[in-house]
Amino acid sequence: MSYDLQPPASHFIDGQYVEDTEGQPLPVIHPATGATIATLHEATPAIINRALNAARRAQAEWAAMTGAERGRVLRRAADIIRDRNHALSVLETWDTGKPLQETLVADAASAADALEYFGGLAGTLTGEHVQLGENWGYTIREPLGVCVGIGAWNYPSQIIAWKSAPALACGNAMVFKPSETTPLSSLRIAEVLTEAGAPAGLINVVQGAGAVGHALVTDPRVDKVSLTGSVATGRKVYAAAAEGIRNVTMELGGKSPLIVFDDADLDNAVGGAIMGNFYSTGQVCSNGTRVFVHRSIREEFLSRLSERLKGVVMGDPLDEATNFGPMVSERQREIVLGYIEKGKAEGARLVAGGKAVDGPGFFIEPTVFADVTDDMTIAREEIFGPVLSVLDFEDEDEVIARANDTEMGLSAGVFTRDLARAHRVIGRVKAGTCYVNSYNDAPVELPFGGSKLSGVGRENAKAAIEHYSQLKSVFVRMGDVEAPF
Ligand SMILES: NC(=O)c1ccc[n+]([C@@H]2O[C@H](COP(=O)([O-])OP(=O)(O)OC[C@H]3O[C@@H](n4cnc5c(N)ncnc54)[C@H](O)[C@@H]3O)[C@@H](O)[C@H]2O)c1
Ligand SMILES: C[N+](C)(C)CC=O
Repeated sequence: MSYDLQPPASHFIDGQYVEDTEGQPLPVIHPATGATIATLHEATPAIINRALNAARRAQAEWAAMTGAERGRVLRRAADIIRDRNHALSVLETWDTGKPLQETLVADAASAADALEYFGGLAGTLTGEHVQLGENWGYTIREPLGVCVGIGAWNYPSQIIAWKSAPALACGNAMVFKPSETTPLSSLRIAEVLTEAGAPAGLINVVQGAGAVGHALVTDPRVDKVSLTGSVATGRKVYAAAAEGIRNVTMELGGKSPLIVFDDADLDNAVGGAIMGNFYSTGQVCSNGTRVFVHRSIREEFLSRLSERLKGVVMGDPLDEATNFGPMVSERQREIVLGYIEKGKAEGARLVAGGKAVDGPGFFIEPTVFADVTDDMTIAREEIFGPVLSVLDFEDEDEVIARANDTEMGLSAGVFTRDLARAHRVIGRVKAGTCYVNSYNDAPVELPFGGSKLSGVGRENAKAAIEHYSQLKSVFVRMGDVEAPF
C-alpha cells in the first residue's frame, strides 16, 4: 500500500477526517525540492471545539474499559503500523526530508514499539493496598482525562505515539497537534488507532501553528499538556498550562556533551559522534553537539572523523542509498547557516563542510568545527542542524565541570574503555538521558527526558505512567470514628 500525500482532510476528529476551509492554508513542503506536496488548513475555533468535545466523550467510554481491553487496541495498532511501515516511512520522508534509510527503522517502527509496550502495560496498571493497623487504605490509579500533545517536526510519528501510547494505556483521550511543518503522518497514526478499535474521539489530530497549540493548552476541558519543542516554546506552554494548574510533560531542547577519553575505542567514538550529530541531518534534540575530545587524541579523532564523512551520501531522501537529507525547511537552513557563520566569525577552525549546497531543496553540508571554546555561540546555543563542535580537554574533573556548564540537561555521553570512569562520569553529569560507549539510542523500555531547562517529566518506560495518571487515596476505618466531641 501507499498513502496519498494529500490526506482526505486536514484534521482527524471523532474517528473521521474533517475539513474546515475557513482555516488558514497550510502548505506542506518537501524539504528535498521545496515543492508543495499537499495543502491543509489550520484548525479554526470550531475544529478545536469539536476535537475537545469528542475527546471528553470518548475518554469516559475508554476509561470504563479494562486495562487489558485497552491494551489489546494499542497492540493491534502496533501490528498495523508494522504492516504499513514502508508506506508510513515513505510519507514521513516526503514530509520531513529524512532519508528513507532512516525512516524505515526509526519513525513508524518507534511508534509501533511505544504502542506495543504501553499496550502490554495497560492491563498491569493498578493502585495498591496499604495496611494501617486494623484500618487500611488503598489507592486507585485513575486517568487524568483529556491530554493535549504538541509535537516538533523532527520525529512526527514517534512523537504522537510516545505521547498517545502511555496516555491511552492509562485511560485518557488525546488531542494531538503536530508541528505545522510536518502535519501528515500523525493523521495516519490516528487513523490506524481508530482502525484498531479505539473509540471514535479517543485520538484526534488538529493542525496549526502556535496559536492553535495555545488555544488547546488554555482550554478548561484539558487536563494534561505534553509538549515536544524548543525551550522558548516550553516556557510559553508551561506558563499557559500553569494558569489552569495542568499537569505537564516538557520534552525540550539540549546542548549535550559527548566526552571522548584518551583510552576510548576511537573508531567507535567517531561512530558515536556521527550518530550524535549527523543522524536526521543533526535535527535531534539529544544530540551530543559539544564533543569534548582529550587533547592527546584530538587530531587523530578529527582525521578519522573526516575520513568517515567521505561516506556521506547526500541527495534524494527517497533513494534508500541516501544517508544524509536536507534540513526540514528553508527557515531551519537559514538558522543553521547563521550559526555556522558565527562559528567562523568567533574563531572556530572549520574542518569540514560549512556551507549550503547549491540546487533545489534545503541541503547543508555536514559541518565540523575544531578549537571550539566554551564561550562560543556554537558551544552555548542549540543549533538543531548538522554542526559538530570539537572542544579539547585535559582531565576528568575539568571536563565534567565544563560539560555541566549549560542551562540545558537533556543528554550526555561518554566514550572510554575504563568502565569505572564511565559510570563515575555519568554519575556526575547533569543530564536526564545518558549513554556509555554509544549515542542516541532510545529504546521504549528506558525513560527519556531532560533535566534543567531541557524538560519536565519523562517519556517512555514505566516512568511515563506516572505522568499520565493520578492516584486517588482511600482510607477505610474498620471501627467507629473517634471524634473529640
Ligand atoms: N526533548 C525531546 O524529546 C525533543 C524531541 C524533539 C525535538 N525537541 C526540540 O524541539 C525543537 C525543534 O522543534 P520545533 O522547531 O518544532 O520547536 P518549536 O518549539 O518551534 O515548536 C514545537 C511545537 O510547539 C508549537 N507551539 C509553538 N508556540 C506555541 C505556543 N505558544 N503554544 C502552544 N504550542 C506552540 C509549534 O506549533 C510546534 O507544534 C528543538 O529545540 C528540539 O531540541 C525536543
Ligand atoms: C527522541 N529522539 C532522540 C529519538 C528524538 C529527539 O529529537
